[in-house]
Amino acid sequence: MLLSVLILFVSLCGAWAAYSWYCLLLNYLRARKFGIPLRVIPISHENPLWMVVDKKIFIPLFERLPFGNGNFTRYNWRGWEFADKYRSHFEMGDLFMLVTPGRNWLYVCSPDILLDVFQRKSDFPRPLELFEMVNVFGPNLSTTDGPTWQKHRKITASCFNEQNNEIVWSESVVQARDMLRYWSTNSPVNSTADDTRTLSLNVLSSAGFGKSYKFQGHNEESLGNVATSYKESLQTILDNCILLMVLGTRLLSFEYLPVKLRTLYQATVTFKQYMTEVYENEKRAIAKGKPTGRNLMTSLIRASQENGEPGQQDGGLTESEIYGNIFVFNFAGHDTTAHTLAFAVVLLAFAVVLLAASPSVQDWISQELHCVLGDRPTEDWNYVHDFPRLKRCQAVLMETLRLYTPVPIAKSTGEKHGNSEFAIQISRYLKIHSLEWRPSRWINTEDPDESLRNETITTPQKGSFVAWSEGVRICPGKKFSQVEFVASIAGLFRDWRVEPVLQKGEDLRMARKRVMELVEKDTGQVLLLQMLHPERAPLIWRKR
Ligand code: HEM
Repeated sequence: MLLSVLILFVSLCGAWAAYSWYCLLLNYLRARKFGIPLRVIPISHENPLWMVVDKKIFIPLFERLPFGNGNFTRYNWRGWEFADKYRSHFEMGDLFMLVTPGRNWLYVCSPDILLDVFQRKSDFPRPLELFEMVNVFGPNLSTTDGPTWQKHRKITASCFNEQNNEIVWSESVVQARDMLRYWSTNSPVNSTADDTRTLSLNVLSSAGFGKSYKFQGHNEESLGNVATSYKESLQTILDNCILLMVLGTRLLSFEYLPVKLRTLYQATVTFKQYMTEVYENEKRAIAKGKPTGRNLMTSLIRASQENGEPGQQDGGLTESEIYGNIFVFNFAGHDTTAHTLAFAVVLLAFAVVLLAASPSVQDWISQELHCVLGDRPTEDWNYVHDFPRLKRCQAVLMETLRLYTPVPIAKSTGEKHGNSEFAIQISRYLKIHSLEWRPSRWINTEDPDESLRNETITTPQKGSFVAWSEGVRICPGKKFSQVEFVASIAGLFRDWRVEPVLQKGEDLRMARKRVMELVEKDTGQVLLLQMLHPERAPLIWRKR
């Protein structure tokens, strides 16, 4: 019996391998027609099963073998682009193709070609199958295309308005102030990434649902992993996105699964219940002519009702479409947001650690913060007045995004191209000039000695900086993330500075160098690009 099962298993694996390599051969023959440099990999780097074991088991194993430094170990894992930087384009030019058994990937790093791709939206649609997992709660902005996407975009656009940005600003300032209080009394801090995730989740919960949570540092948080509330359930969902993608909610609802999977399922149920509650309350409030606050959820319900009959092509969004979009805002605006979307939180963690290693940049932004905010208490900071003037803080965001772009952008040639279908990967390192993290490169100033007021932010050449994407599918949360990031950086760095903790035998200069190296070597693609072990860079906060 056991032998038969084994034979069956080996035969299935053999059949799968034979089929994959047949597909690889076909894809290779198609790719050759383009006449551009090719790199061939035997397993699709977007295969979910392979993604679970690629960098964890097989790639390091092969790297140790004497012949193990070829295309397989260089390209056959998700997130290879960050380690490779601009090297492949340097060797092969603006265009090259990665041939896989799944599909061919065209890597593009020319701003002109990219602009063309972004502008010709119907020729290069979004490869929707890559975003299937974001459909958990209903169709949304991220998982639709064509006229349905246009309807979603029109209705959701009205939610990302200045009133919402004001909420983002004030909540971020409060959260950053409390996070700083926690960090400064709990030094050394090795929970930077966890705490910035909490900050981001709390900002989203306030701007998304009108629900404010007090910041709780890593060690202050309640123990236990049962998804009992909206916040915990969302965190559980975001932490387990890949599992959710592989298994789907239907399979997860099966009773006899391990506790971890049942907790995940319970989290999806709790999150949905929470959304239903807010939805029903807001509908009742609108019917009474007394709509509640201006958060993303209530704005979405209102905008949807104003747009006419739900479900029609030119009407409002259905209940499940509203849930789908709210989830995608959380997903995109927090940290997993997968391949698709992004979160300021990862960047905040990067920036905080990078700033710890760069004292001159801290002084540079603190100078601006004192000039713009003076000694005013945080309650008096004002979005309309202060945010646009904090250009150096915005430059920190731009520079962090330039080197650590969290969201990969992919386009497809769509089915209409039949046999020649391929996907386009927007390369992260577009003609990169320097790998040095230097935010001041984003600031124009005629006279450096003159007042900071004359400084402006550099506008990059169109198509050469696409961290939030470009064209019609540009990230709708761009301003949201800028406001959150700048408010948080302001809250942290006006009166405080941060340093890496010294290890035995180190001086501060050596410690800063070590932290920089850690950021560089220990960064990888989980769902987004993120630091893999930020706890290895403990930090100390000191009052200026
Ligand atoms: C620094 C932070 C952020 C970055 C770098 C970023 C980047 C991006 C990128 C590159 C895309 C396009 C993805 C693609 O075409 O595959 C995107 C889409 C999107 N982002 Fe963001 N994002 C950020 C923050 C946010 C926030 C805070 C929200 C919401 C609260 C958000 C909501 C969305 C949504 C809904 C989409 C899908 C738009 C569509 O397809 O029409 N993002 N984002």
